[in-house]
Amino acid sequence: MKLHGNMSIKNNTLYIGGVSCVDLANKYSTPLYIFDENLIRENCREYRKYFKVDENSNKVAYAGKAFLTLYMCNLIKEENLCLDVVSGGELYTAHKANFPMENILFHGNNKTIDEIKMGIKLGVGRFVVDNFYELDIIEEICKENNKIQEIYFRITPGIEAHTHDYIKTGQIDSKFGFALINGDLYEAIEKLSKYKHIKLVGLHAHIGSQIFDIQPFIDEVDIMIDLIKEIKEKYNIDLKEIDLGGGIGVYYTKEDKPKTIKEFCEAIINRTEVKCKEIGIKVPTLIIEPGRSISANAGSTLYTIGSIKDIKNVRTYVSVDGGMTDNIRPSLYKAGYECSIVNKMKYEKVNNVTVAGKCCESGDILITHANIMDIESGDILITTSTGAYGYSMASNYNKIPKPAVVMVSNGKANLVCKRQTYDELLELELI
Ligand SMILES: Cc1ncc(COP(=O)(O)O)c(C=O)c1O
Ligand SMILES: N[C@@H](CCCC[NH3+])C(=O)O
Repeated sequence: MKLHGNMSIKNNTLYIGGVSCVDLANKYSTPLYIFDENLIRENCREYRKYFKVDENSNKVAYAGKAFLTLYMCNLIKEENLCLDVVSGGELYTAHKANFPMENILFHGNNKTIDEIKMGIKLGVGRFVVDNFYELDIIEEICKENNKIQEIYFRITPGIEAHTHDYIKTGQIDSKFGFALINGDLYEAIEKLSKYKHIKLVGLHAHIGSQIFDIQPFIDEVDIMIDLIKEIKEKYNIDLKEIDLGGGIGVYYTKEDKPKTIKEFCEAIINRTEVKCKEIGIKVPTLIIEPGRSISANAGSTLYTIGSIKDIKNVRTYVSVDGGMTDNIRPSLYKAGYECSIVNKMKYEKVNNVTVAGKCCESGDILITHANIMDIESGDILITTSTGAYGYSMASNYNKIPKPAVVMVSNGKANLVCKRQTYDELLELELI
């Protein structure tokens, strides 16, 4: 298992941020999400530095869908990043955390009327408009409230990124954005003159997630810059902002060979400068929306091992007290993870086992082939790199309560989300 960020081993025990994982499991129980706060902050700072936020006024918007809580909003605010939200719930979380609304980008392919009202009322900086329906509603609500809303158009650039089918978004056949191929984007721009309360300031695209190759991002830059020039020439509209979305891949297992934040940012910035020079336009303000690459490696999940079932010559199932309810990614995408036993970090006898969750689904398998040490019931197992799309995609299937979340740093643990109780599970139910 790779040690990420501020992980270390002392007396055969795994520590994160200077805190013993055994102590965390004892104090907060399991399943438990642990976030290495300093690693999140470090990632934010790398993005600010290499994406030239101060130097070029570029912007980095953390994609809240990866992992968003009040504490996380606050941390993102302290690190001076913008925030990408995709629902009324995420927007409400940001609002409750006093996140500056002008630094919010509001996404979504089917924002409801209530969500749009809420965004306009709260004063979000940019709506990333996905379709004609949304455009009409924004105009109507802004008119009623006598407001002008700045927007980007989300476009579908027709780029095939090499990643899981479910997390590709840039290809032509996509539910997201205005297609380039059928002329929808041009039609939307032509209609702008009838929208007196909407100001188009930029374009947005997002080509997918967990992408290792830089080339699709370079292609995206080229398409967006060409479009900016074309829109200026055809419609005399000056678009000064280009939002390239998120998508940079991270390490989950040995097969993953991610680029660093520095390599990724430099490649995008360099290509933008070269391309703008080539076609003779001013370099626009660039925006990116990283989610996974900020939070994934900073998060881990602790479980307690319960039953161990050895089916001779077939497989050993090691079951833990969580599973697809706290991390659906293995079941949904066949995503791979690494694991270890936090109280036995130096044992040599390795067993090949399958780590299973506790849900009533055969597909609730967290790791199909895990190499872990002398396992016994009661041991504490950690899966690493669960910080993105883990807690945020958690469910209450089988009426399993959501786990607690702690942030650790400099030898201290800070509970940021309490464990859900059985009574809370029933809170919305009526007899
Ligand atoms: C519009 C948009 N921006 C940003 C992201 C964040 O992507 P990632 O977590 O891969 O960086 C996503 C999710 O894929 C997205 O849909
Ligand atoms: N939830 C996905 C990523 C979706 C990205 C959102 N557009 C994952 O776990 O990888």
